[in-house]
Amino acid sequence: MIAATGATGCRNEGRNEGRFSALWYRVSSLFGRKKPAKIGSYVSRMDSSSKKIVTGDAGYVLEDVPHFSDYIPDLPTYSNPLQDHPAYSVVKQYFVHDDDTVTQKAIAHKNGPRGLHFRRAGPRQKVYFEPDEVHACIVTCGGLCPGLNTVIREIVCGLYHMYGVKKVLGIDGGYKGFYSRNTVPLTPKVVNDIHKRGGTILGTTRGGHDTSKIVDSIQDRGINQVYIIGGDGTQKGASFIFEEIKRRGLKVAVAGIPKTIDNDIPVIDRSFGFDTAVEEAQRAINAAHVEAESGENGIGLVKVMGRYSGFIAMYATLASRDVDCCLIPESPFYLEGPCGLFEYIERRLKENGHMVIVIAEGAGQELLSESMQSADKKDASGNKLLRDVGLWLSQKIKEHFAKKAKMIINLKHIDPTYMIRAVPSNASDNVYCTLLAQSAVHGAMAGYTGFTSGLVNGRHSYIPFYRITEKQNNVVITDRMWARLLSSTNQPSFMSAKDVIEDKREDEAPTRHFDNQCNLDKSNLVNNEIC
Ligand SMILES: Nc1ncnc2c1ncn2[C@@H]1O[C@H](COP(=O)(O)OP(=O)(O)OP(=O)(O)O)[C@@H](O)[C@H]1O
Ligand SMILES: O=P(O)(O)OC[C@H]1O[C@](O)(CO)[C@@H](O)[C@@H]1O
Ligand SMILES: [Mg+2]
Repeated sequence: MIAATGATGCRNEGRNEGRFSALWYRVSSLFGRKKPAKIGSYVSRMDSSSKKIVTGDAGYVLEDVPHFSDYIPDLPTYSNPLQDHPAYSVVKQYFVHDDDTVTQKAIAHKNGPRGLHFRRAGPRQKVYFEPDEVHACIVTCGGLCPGLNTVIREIVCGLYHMYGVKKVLGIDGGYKGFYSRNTVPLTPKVVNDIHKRGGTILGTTRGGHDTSKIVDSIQDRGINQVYIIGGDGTQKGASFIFEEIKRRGLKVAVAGIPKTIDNDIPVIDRSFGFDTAVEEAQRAINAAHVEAESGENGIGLVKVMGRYSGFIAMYATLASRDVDCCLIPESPFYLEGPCGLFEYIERRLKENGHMVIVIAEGAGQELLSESMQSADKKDASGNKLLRDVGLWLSQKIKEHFAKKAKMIINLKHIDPTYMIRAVPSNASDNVYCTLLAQSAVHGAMAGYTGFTSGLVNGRHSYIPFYRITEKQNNVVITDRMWARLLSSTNQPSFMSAKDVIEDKREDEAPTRHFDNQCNLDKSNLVNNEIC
């Protein structure tokens, strides 16, 4: 038998409500039992990779998240203290029903399968922790993003005010802080004003993920709830931490909150801070437009973040209306020749006297590789370091107009990259961060673990780590949103008919594959799906 071990132990003094025992196949791969259980019209199974898949009628699939009861038997449960909370006691149906799930695909066909679902986030009637038993910690990893401090604040305040939890630690400086730095006690008083500041009060680092050292530290400190805020890399790291915790049989909840300014995390509608980033990018675009309009053949060139995904560039362009050309990593472009960028710039300057170009930092990297000899450098987390496309493109445009086109131009290059992510979150992101943090707290208190809290079709959900980490969210250039952008800027698509067909084929392949499992792929691209 597997017993909960380590500092948190497995306490048995409360009532065991036998929660979910009827519904869930509560066996982890540790027990080695994989027999599907038929429950009403649902069939629940855990496959070889410990995925919890529940199937139902008419092509219904639930990709569930792990729960303590999967690997620790007979844990006691307790009434949710929110039941007696003055703010919530009057709210009808405040608790989330066990059967509530959120559909991943908002668009349905009459005879199509019901498709993939995730567990709905929110408070449960029963919790798996008593308030004074909880010892939570929060860590932030990866690059900065507006809203990090709001998420930290709301985890602390949510634990304190909703669940009466008093012990919350901040881990200093990302994953490596678990084993090489000090911790910071966090109380509502300490975090009271932090949402008004950019950055993260906990500090953040790249690299340094050492699963066993991190889990040792969690165990040694007696931590039993771990809140991990970070991007795709961080969520991969979180999933290793969860697996190790499960392997050791610890009653420690691991909850991820997805953070990425690039909006490159799949499944979720958008990442927090993205709205703020787009808003902030507008300020740079406005400045570029003012400069361009005022000079002779003025060109404003703005470089924004977006390593592999051009969402900030695309949305900032669509929002601004002043942009004549948007270049993103997903859409290769070329400079010379018919329908190339130089030809378009010349035409636009002749027509309009000025133009604005927005470029995502990851765009055109293959062109830079051709013209610059440089070793492939990586950051501490293993992410490829990009060459400065803004600077490179500025030089190329200047050279072209001086030597070949023989036109006077006035190019102003604005690089607001770090300004965009260092600001505090705007009002809409602040609300979003609050709900993400509260969802994570409710999930951990209810005994869920190994999940990321995220917005799916406007509903807060618990998503298994593997779904978040298996691929990246990218702009699909054969989808409607990019077509809208092209029609608003009138820029060349830089694609031949052949490219479009090939791109569509590539795009369709994974969709066909996933179709059997409920059309997962395209519906990930919520940002491209708005009709
Ligand atoms: N494959 C992985 N396995 C384990 N840990 C990882 C992995 N990839 C990244 N990490 C760890 O996650 C942390 C953050 O990763 P990274 O620097 O890639 O940022 P991120 O979370 O992707 O955020 P962003 O890209 O938005 O800045 C680092 O400490 C890194 O060591
Ligand atoms: O310079 P840093 O801190 O490594 O961060 C840069 C990267 O972080 C991101 O903001 C998020 O991954 C990318 O857009 C960017 O390339
Ligand atoms: Mg990343």
